[in-house]
Amino acid sequence: MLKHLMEGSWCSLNLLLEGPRGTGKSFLAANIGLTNKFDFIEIISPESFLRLSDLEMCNEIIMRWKEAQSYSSSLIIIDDIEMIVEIGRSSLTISNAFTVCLNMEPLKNHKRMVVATTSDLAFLRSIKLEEQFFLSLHVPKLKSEGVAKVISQMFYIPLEHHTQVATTLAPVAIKDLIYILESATRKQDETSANGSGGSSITNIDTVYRLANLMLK
Ligand SMILES: Nc1ncnc2c1ncn2[C@@H]1O[C@H](COP(=O)(O)OP(=O)(O)OP(=O)(O)O)[C@@H](O)[C@H]1O
Repeated sequence: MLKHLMEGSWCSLNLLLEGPRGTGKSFLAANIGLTNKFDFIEIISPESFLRLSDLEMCNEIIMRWKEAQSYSSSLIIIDDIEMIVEIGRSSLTISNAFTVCLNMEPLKNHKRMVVATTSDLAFLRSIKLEEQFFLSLHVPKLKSEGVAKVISQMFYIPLEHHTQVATTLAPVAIKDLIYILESATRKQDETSANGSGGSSITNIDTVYRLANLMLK
């Protein structure tokens, strides 16, 4: 669907990626930047606003927006938009700044795409920010088929365990899954006599123990 959207003709496109924490929303946003040709990519994330007043935050958002507008095609990624709004003393003030920017007419012959990520759609809805986006795409936790795919592409687990590990761990955020499997790999390397550092997990109980700790 995203591919279809990207191939369409548009001059301004506001896209919201929403879903639980760690499901790969920022990864997907970055991937849109990497796999499409933009003259300029601006990343707006909560870290850069921590010490600013509300007025400074609004000015910063508008300044970055205008800079992006000066290129003929630009991608603006707003990572964890709900956190940026929450950093402000007045959430409404920051939310209004985003609303103004999201509705700013792109300059003539300018193509602007905005991709924002959030793990709190209900909050964005309550402050009427969700409705400023043309489209909102849900990024879910991985189901067992997705877990099995990550295992087979990124880790080595003996084939006979794939289905059981996948069904036991699902549904799971990709970030948690990778963390569990990397930790299991490290543990295995530590305990094996000649820890080779490869991605081979043969002690499946370790995976379940780590999953119990992480996902409860
Ligand atoms: N398709 C993917 N392939 C490999 N690794 C991925 C993929 N998607 C996400 N990851 C990894 O999972 C981790 C979490 O991804 P990301 O930060 O994009 O999630 P998020 O949904 O934006 O999280 P949050 O809601 O906490 O901001 C990252 O370390 C990223 O490298």
